[in-house]
Amino acid sequence: MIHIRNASQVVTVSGASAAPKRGKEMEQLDIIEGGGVVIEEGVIVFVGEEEEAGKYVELHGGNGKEVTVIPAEGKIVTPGLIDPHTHLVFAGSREFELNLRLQGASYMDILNAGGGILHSTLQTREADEEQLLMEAGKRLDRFLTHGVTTIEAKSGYGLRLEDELKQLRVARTLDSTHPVDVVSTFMGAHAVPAEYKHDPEAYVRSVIEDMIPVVAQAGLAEFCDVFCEEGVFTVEQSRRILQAGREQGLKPKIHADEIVPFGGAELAAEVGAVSADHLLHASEAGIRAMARSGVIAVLLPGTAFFLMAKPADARAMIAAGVPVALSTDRNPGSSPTESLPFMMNLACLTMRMTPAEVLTACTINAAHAIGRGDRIGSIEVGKQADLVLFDAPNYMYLQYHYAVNLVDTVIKKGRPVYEQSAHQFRPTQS
Ligand SMILES: N=CN[C@@H](CCC(=O)O)C(=O)O
Ligand SMILES: [Zn+2]
Repeated sequence: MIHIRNASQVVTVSGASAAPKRGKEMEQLDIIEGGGVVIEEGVIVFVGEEEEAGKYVELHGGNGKEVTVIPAEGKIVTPGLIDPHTHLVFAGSREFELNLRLQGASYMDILNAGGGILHSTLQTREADEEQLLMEAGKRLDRFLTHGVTTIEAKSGYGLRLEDELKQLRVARTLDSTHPVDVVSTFMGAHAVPAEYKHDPEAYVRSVIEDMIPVVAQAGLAEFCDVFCEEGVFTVEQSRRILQAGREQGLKPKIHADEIVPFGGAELAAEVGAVSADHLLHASEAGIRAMARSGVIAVLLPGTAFFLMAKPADARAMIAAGVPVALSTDRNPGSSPTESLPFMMNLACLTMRMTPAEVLTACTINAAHAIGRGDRIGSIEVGKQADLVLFDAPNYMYLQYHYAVNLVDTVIKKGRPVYEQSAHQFRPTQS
């Protein structure tokens, strides 16, 4: 039994396990001041005021049960953060592109010249599983130290069956060996590989006929994603790919309206996507359609920041009743960071989301964006005990003391898996 004792705030984000929070609901965090949480066998068994938590432990902690106390005075406890959109598994990095962009090249100029995603594809094809495991494992460690306990991870740097499968196997291995849970998405439609440059339609057929059935039958992915964008995959091609995925049991997600307005939000609503992601250029009609169909907007303020673009209109989406989630979009080109807390700062300061909306977006709404709202994303009895203690007196402080790591302790399935104090500098011995 673990007793997290006397936190200045337990931010439960409760009451939305069946459906994501929208509109004003996103402001409701259901905070317990001076709260305690009790965990048994990886599951939350009590959450409430500290006095009651103490009584619970006294009553149920007997019979030789060991009780580990985690003092949380002066700290807040939140649900483990969830990142619902990453490109975790790839080889190498693309820091040289930053100079090209500073000289005026756009993200799409670089991709059209055979760089960008295509560069990472060459590096990923050359890497074996061991190298990918090592590189992605390091990224996952960093996510964990930033309070992230579950992520989604997309393939999409193989762009041919054997290498897409290789990426997905690496994600599966990490899921079973690393404390952070990894939920997989097949994204063979991330770019048209160089060998299909003159016949993109043939590549779309290959994704639909050669890749999706194999990935689905191997049980290597839960979702299917597509980069629906001018110069990448058309709305019509994206629709066919997502429908083929759905027929094989892969739930649709879309990279939508990132670079130009392209009808991605509308397509997300039409196909009943679980989420539409990016949405920097989503139309008003597209936003309304997403609200009607219950599509979650996964917003990526770090990508806008790193590409020096205007971020998505989060306020319009929240006002329209679209449930909003947030993510790092961790990838080698447009968002090379594992700091979800910094994305939270950016969401607040560049998209004017309130600190409460931001926490909802990174917990329960992010859980729904990967089909896990019933198990994680809030601190409620019966839910998996994925929790973070932050060195902060209240939840608003997370958006105030910005761009530093305030994570104190991360608990995954009831087990402390990261403690900041273990990594503190010691005074030099004389
Ligand atoms: N825009 C498409 N895909 C990724 C970027 C991938 C890359 O540049 O390697 C994204 O979501 O931002
Ligand atoms: Zn992405």
